[in-house]
Amino acid sequence: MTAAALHNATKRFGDTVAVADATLEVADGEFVVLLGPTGAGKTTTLRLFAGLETPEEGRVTIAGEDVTRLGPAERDVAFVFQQYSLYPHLTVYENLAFPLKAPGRASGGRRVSADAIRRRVTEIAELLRIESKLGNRVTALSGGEMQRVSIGRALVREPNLFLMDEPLSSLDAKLREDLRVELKRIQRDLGATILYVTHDQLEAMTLADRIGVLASGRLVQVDTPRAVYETPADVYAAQRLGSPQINLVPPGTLAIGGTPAGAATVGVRPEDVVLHKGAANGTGVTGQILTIEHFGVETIALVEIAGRHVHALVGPRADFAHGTAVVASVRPGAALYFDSAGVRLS
Ligand SMILES: Nc1ncnc2c1ncn2[C@@H]1O[C@H](COP(=O)(O)OP(=O)(O)OP(=O)(O)O)[C@@H](O)[C@H]1O
Repeated sequence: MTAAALHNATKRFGDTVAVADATLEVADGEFVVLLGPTGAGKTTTLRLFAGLETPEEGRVTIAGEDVTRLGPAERDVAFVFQQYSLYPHLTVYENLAFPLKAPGRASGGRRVSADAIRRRVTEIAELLRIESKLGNRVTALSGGEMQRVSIGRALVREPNLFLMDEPLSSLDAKLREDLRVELKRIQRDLGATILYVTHDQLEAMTLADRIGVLASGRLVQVDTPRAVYETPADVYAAQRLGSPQINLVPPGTLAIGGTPAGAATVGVRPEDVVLHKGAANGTGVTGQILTIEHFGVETIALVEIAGRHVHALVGPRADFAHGTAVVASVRPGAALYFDSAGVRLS
């Protein structure tokens, strides 16, 4: 069932179209990630679901009900933002219990019993591994712990939809990774429905059931991470996932047969570029290694081919160095073709 949806929603700020004719359905229990660079319209899309913005055109539905004109408090949603929005004078326990004590729409306006509150807060604190901190003032916590409490404050309720705006971006790399893994586990355990905003492709790829790729207010593709990676709708979507980025070269550069009519750009992922030492053997093109970067699990070569730079994933024991002459070829069937407008042809 659809938990929440935008139907042809448009939101403008003066001349800026922040969200353009967006249609997006989030299914019950689904984790949908909105991915795009700064200014793409991610936060505005989230705020349309939250009721913090109202679309000029189109509708917003939650659990099948039209909520377009309802304010945030009248929608059954919970938010987590990048900045910790905690009550500094309260303990971790009190911060977590707070949403349950405020009789809002999520509790059906009913009061939750003290026993039920205690059970729920303890359960969520255990999920987030902060049960030993329940008695602490939130000001006595580390940044990572504070962000866990912020997430916990949303999770104690059981709304139709959780909205999360870059909740991990203020944390350092290690904590960010730990919390990312935990958030996915918790979402699975609770069967929660989450719409999550990030500009971090790693978060999008690891957390999302589906990714919505946003470009200048337009949703250019909504699909599984794998589908966006393997069959991107256009050049823009192709560039959002993958590190190093997909190689984009004019037809002919990598000498691939069977280029379809109308192809203006050929896209090849670094892992689909195969390098061999030595002279051309008929199927490949010659190039020269510019740099080799060893990242432990993988090694990336930057190759110059016909005056262009191409990234290739090479085996950890590949015997390449700056200046090595190589022959580059593309794995059969791996090339993606785009027309002059950047739209994928096949
Ligand atoms: N309150 C506002 N008033 C005017 N313009 C706004 C307002 N909010 C957003 N915008 C504009 O709408 C566009 C989309 O902004 P939005 O914040 O949704 O992008 P974003 O993808 O979330 O970016 P970021 O990653 O930087 O948060 C931008 O051009 C932004 O400047």
